[in-house]
Amino acid sequence: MVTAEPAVRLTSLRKAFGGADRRVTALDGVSLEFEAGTFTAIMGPSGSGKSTLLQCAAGLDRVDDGQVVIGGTTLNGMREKALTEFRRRRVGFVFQSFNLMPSLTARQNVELPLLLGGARPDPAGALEVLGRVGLAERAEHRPSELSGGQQQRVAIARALVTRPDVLFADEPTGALDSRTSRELLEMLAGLAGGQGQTIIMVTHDPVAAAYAGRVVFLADGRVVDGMDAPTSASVAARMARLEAASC
Ligand SMILES: Nc1ncnc2c1ncn2[C@@H]1O[C@H](COP(=O)(O)OP(=O)(O)OP(=O)(O)O)[C@@H](O)[C@H]1O
Repeated sequence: MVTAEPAVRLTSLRKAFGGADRRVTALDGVSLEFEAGTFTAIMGPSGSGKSTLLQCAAGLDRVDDGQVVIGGTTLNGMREKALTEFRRRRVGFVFQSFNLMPSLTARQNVELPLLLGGARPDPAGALEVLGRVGLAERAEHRPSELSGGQQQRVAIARALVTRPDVLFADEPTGALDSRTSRELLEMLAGLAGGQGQTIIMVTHDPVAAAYAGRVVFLADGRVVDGMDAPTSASVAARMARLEAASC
């Protein structure tokens, strides 16, 4: 039987910070696979390694040991220039802060990764992606003319415009109110379920995690549990046990 290559495969990732006297192990042998078109939340107590995992999986930081494979390409050993190019074309990233260029319109912000990649953007392409995040009508507005939720949608459209293998999101709803967060998370779930976009999201919020199809729990740099079809109550209960254990 031929099994499809997962969108992202992480094998035995290890990462430590600091010198010998102040060594902190952030990732202690993390192995995970993310199938194409799935939406996964990464949770765990503060300091459990969530952000480090996301940074290493996205090729923004290098692991000390282990292997990161995205869409069949192994990131380990890639030279800096090739890695930067790979990230630009194959990986999308959204953060809690939207990081939009204030002087550019929504459409121009979305076109930016294409321009940086040396392509001449097709305006219809940026409009199509803005349509996918429900913002086609606001294409010519500047960030200051958009709500926080709309700005984050522009940031997501910008991350998707290169049609990346995977979208990484670090607390994407952290700066939004609860109603706007729900709308954004529904949209992310739709991008995965309806449009086949692979999404990996770090969050502290059990309500946010419940929009994902799977939750992976980290503690002390290790994968300690996984949960399919999560609910906010089941995630909150698991987190409470992990947090009690880490005190
Ligand atoms: N640049 C760094 N230098 C030294 N230690 C670091 C660095 N980045 C992370 N760490 C340490 O690595 C461990 C994992 O950190 P990480 O930020 O990945 O955790 P996290 O689960 O994302 O935490 P939080 O939920 O608080 O954001 C922590 O002990 C942290 O202090």
